[in-house]
Amino acid sequence: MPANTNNSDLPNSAEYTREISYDQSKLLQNIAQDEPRLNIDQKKVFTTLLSSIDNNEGKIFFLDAPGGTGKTFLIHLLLIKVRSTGKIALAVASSGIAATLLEGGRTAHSIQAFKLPLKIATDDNNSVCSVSKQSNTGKLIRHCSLIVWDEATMSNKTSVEGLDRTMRDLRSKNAPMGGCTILFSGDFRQIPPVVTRGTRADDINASLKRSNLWPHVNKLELKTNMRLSLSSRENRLFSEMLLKVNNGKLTQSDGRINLENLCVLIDNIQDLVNNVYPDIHNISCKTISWFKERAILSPTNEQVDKVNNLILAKIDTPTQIYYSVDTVLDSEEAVHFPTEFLNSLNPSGLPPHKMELKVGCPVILLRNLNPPKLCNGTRLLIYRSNLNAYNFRWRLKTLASAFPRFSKCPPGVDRLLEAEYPLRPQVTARGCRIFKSHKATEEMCKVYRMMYEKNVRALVCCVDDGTEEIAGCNMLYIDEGKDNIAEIIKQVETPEILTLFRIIKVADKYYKISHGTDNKVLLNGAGLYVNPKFRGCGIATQILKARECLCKELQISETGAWFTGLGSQKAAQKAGYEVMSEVSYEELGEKTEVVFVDVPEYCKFMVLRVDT
Ligand SMILES: Nc1ncnc2c1ncn2[C@@H]1O[C@H](COP(=O)(O)OP(=O)(O)OP(=O)(O)O)[C@@H](O)[C@H]1O
Repeated sequence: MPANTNNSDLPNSAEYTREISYDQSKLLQNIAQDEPRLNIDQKKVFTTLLSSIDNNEGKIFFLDAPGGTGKTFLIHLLLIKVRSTGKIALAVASSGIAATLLEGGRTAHSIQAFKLPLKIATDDNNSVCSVSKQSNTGKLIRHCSLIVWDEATMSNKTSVEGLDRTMRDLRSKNAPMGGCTILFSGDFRQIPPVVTRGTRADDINASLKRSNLWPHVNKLELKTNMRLSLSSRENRLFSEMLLKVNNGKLTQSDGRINLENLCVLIDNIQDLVNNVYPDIHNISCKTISWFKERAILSPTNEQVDKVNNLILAKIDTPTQIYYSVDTVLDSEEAVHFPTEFLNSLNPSGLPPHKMELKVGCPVILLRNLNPPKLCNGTRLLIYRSNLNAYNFRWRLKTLASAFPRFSKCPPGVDRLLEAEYPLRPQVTARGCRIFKSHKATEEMCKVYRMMYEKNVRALVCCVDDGTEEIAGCNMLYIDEGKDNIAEIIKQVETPEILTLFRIIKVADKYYKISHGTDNKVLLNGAGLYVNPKFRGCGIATQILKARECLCKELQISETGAWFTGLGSQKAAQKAGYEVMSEVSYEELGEKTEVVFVDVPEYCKFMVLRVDT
């Protein structure tokens, strides 16, 4: 039967709304900016794919792109180009980390995407996605014009074949992938699909290249390394050498290659640790970027444990030990599997039975049981091993005319305000997708810097133990009802930041309706930040309460702000703030064309009245 295309066939879901709600003017702006920048290879891939979509050719492509050749850049442009024409382009990836790099990306097996079975055998010829024809996801897939699957080379071929069977069924068309244009991308030189307890031959057999779909795949490639084209000669040589290793083109003797020209060779693990993590015992002085720049990789869990124990022993902070609680689900089997035996097992994908952690050490999130907030594989830092055990004293400081002229400011305030504070993931910034764009992220910092140069004050909460570590900070300005942002908006270039100002303007109207336009002076908030290390300790509430003292000092009878997140709204309520006006995110989203996700029902302007 032909695919049904009447209106009742359109999905009625948040996913569909998300896919058709991209800001068209923003998309067109990005296309105008990035399309002329495509290099020759990228341009060829771009036009080939668009031609398949426009002419309904339903071809399947594989993009062979070694790291740095601009694959993400190209896919991003392709997705927005298709979306700018009102068509649906779905983006999925085999791993969560890769999915976060794609605009609107999901993991292929997630419930918001194809619901592919997680456990799938290589010889399974019947697996399909758990998506029915009448479901919203089914309708969404039926209506999409392009599917991009990044890191497909890491997925078992049966997942791809399962999607093929599902697509043929959903689109009622017996053609590869139901006649939809698909772009697989990845790098066969990198990790192949992992077959549990499989041999090398099993891994190869699970590869996309061994799929019955592979003969239908059109191969495209990118060759120029864009990341290194402007880099130093040394980096370029290193990258070329790596590619030779990947392609098996480095001279071998007895199946071995000489690594001397490729890296620094070290005799023992101790030296390796000292080279990669020098001065690790001073862990409290290390920044997140220091940790981001280094990692020790190892092929087996056993070696990982050895290296971890060695590094942990070097860190001075106290060890916190966590034990697993292992039980057999079937109580009748309990006698065969004593707890001691279960504790001795070390299955991959699960932490060890005895897990030792120290404050400051980096960890990897193996599996998030509460997605989608953090994806599996995210690297994290342990800030606090036990909330109740972590005692600290703190005090509040107010800083007038905050940035960049701090005189006696606690150490780190300038860095916090310049680098971290503007980039905290607030609801509105997330809605505008600011952190998805490098240019917008940079501009966000620039905008904050311009704001700080005005009459802005910071209320900073510092730990009172001699370290002066910042536990929280609230930026404030004296609002006399004037248009404080008009000058800044004129200089804004990125569509994301313009969207942010659009939200501010719309919200401002709601505020004026309830507050009047009589230019009443208000100590207004421009953002509240609590150091992740001290979250859950009531710092936000204390800072908000302390605004009363600042108001008295400045002879201002009201202080308030838009509280966008549920946490800050609760903190404000605890600090005695009352809701003065509110707007639902649904309404705000409609008026600003922004899709807010993970938000409370209302964005609230809350006020504390002060007896001056
Ligand atoms: N045509 C282009 N013009 C300017 N810059 C580009 C172009 N293509 C890619 N770049 C830049 O080159 C860098 C690498 O590109 P990108 O991240 O897309 O590569 P990649 O193939 O996805 O790499 P990896 O696989 O390592 O993630 C990025 O900073 C990107 O902005």
